[in-house]
Amino acid sequence: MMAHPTDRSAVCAYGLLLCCDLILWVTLVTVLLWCKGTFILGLSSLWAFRALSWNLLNKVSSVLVDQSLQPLLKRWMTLLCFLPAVFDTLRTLVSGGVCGFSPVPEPAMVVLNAVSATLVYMVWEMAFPCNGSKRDAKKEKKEQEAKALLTRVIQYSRPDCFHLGAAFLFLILAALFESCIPYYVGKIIDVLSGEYQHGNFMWAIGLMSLYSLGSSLFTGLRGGMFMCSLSRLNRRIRHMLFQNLMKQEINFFEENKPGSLTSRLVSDTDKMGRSIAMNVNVLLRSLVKTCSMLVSMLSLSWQLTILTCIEMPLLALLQNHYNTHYQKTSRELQDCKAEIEQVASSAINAVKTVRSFRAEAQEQRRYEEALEKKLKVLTCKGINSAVYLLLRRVVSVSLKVAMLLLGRSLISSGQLTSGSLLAFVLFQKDMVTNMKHLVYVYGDILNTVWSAEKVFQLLDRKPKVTEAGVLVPQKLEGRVTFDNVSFSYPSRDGKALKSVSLELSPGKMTALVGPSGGGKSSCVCLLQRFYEPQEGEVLLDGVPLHHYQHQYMCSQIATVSQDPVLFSGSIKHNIEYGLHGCTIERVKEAAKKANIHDFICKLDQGYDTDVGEHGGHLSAGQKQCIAIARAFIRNPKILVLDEGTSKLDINTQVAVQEALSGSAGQTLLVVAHRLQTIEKADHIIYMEGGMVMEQGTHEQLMAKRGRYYHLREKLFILDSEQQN
Ligand SMILES: Nc1ncnc2c1ncn2[C@@H]1O[C@H](COP(=O)(O)OP(=O)(O)OP(=O)(O)O)[C@@H](O)[C@H]1O
Repeated sequence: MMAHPTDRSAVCAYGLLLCCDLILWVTLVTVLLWCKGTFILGLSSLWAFRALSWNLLNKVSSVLVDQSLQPLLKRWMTLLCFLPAVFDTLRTLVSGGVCGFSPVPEPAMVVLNAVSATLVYMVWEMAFPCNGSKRDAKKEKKEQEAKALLTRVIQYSRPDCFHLGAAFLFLILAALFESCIPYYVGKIIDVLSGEYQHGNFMWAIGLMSLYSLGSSLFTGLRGGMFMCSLSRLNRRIRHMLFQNLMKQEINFFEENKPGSLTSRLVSDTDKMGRSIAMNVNVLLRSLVKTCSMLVSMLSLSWQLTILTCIEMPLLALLQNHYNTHYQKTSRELQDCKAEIEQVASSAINAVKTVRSFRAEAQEQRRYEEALEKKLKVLTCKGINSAVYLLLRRVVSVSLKVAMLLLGRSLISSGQLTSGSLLAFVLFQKDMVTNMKHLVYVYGDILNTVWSAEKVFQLLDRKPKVTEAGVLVPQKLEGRVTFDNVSFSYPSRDGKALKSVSLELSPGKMTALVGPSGGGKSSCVCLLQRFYEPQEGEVLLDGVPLHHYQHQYMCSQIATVSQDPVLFSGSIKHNIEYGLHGCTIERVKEAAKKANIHDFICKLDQGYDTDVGEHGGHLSAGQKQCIAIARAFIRNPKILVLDEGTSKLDINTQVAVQEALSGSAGQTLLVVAHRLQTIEKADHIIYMEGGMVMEQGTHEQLMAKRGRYYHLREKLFILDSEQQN
């Protein structure tokens, strides 16, 4: 395990190497003094000296210091050795003249170099920790995962490379133009405070306005391009996510609440794209601006530039603490939001049930508790951010005061004009913000990328049902066989069906009867392939169901349930749901068979009448009629009525029965509690406890005097009592 930069052994190693470096500087100065000007330290000699120092320090560290500290020390030694050479080279390029280390190193600059190298090293280590340093293995793994997620988000942005390329170009132009503005503001002040020359004044104002206009134009274009690529990315991800959601097995929707799924689909996708795009935008803008400003500031005053650079590590330390807390609360907040959405949507969707059970107060309490939880997290987040802002302000103001004092003494010594000081102050303000963004925005990208994790989890999820086959037979007889089928729901331990074997014959009506929980609806679910049996097989014309193409299966099997789901939209839309290019005549014909046509005609807007959310504008019986029409219009080979006529009045039931008997060759499965409805069935199967107990015709079962007989007796007595 590697050491941490602040470990005691690491601090001792820094001290040792720092002493060695000082000895090297002292030796160099002694040699220079001894040569009395016959040898001076030019830029190339400075680079050579620092390269030699780096080599020597490395040797010392490899001999005297523990191996575990080597990766940490390498970074620091590199900064310590090469910062002076980089600094003097930049100064020579920008302003020429005397530098800090050549021709003779200034002692103050040597000390300043050690301090700034250590501060820069701290920032570097915090922003991009060295792989070798001792870190939480869990944290490291998470970071790797975050990087992988980020790469994936970037890959998804590939189709928008044109928009992104244009956005980056505008971003660079905007940043360059913006960083020129303070320089010309300073020039204007100098012209005004010195001997006034109108030409110079107009020239400076003209250039400043030009750069301001250019910066605004390119900023606008950059924003537009980023928004455009972001919206495209969002649309693509949401489309893919929804597509994959629709493929999932039914159990997935039972395990995941609708509120949290819609939250992934809506807010997480949005957040993912927005936060990453924003951060990349900020990262690049800050990078370009920081570089161009650093050059401008060095050209104005290197002393003030160094002072400015000290602010950064201090702010970085604060930010690092704040970020850790921010990540934690952000995650908590996200969970709270999902919970609030879930509580509200479940109560609103089931408002009738809530009201009928007088559970309004209970639902209000649940909602209030969820809100309270969110409020607590928000308060904690607020306090933390207030403390952070205060400390940040204190650091900034202290350094600003120091900078102004130093600026004043530079002006008195003639090294700076007041206009340049103003320009520097303007640069400095922007510079600190940009450097801070630069260092931390990368970390922030890794943090915000976690919203992408949840989206990708859903995107990658493979449905846990065997993929549908490709079988599309020309002719289907419609014989359904349950061959020794055993099944338990994924969310339950016990078996819902135990070795069930039964057959549904074409052109016949088969009825499933029995007490509640007997397994009747489970059989229907398996027939629709909502679930897969653990043992045995469900066969259609002797072929397992999963061999058939999904679309084909849906066109051959239609189900009407006790509480059919209608979608908000017209009656026509609900009847022809899932069919393409259906004529109104076919819709009317199906509605007539379901005995609902007359009712629809009486409505003001006829077939265009909106049924409301979940068909809320219709009665339960009318909803069932529309669902029956929806099944009839498909002319399915296999029709399943799972208590599908239970809410119809007697006239409608008769009409539907007639329509059903008119469809020759259709396999009809009826699940019913009211035994009168199935007395005419060709075959009756009695199920209890997930097993087939009895089967035969009504007469055969009555003659047997078994469970069917007793159930019928019970229901008969109950019916007579109700009538009396
Ligand atoms: N989605 C589900 N998840 C877990 N268990 C379920 C689910 N649906 C039904 N069950 C369980 O499976 C068993 C069989 O239920 P099923 O709905 O098939 O009975 P049923 O005969 O149709 O009952 P009913 O006549 O009341 O509709 C029951 O014990 C039930 O609790």
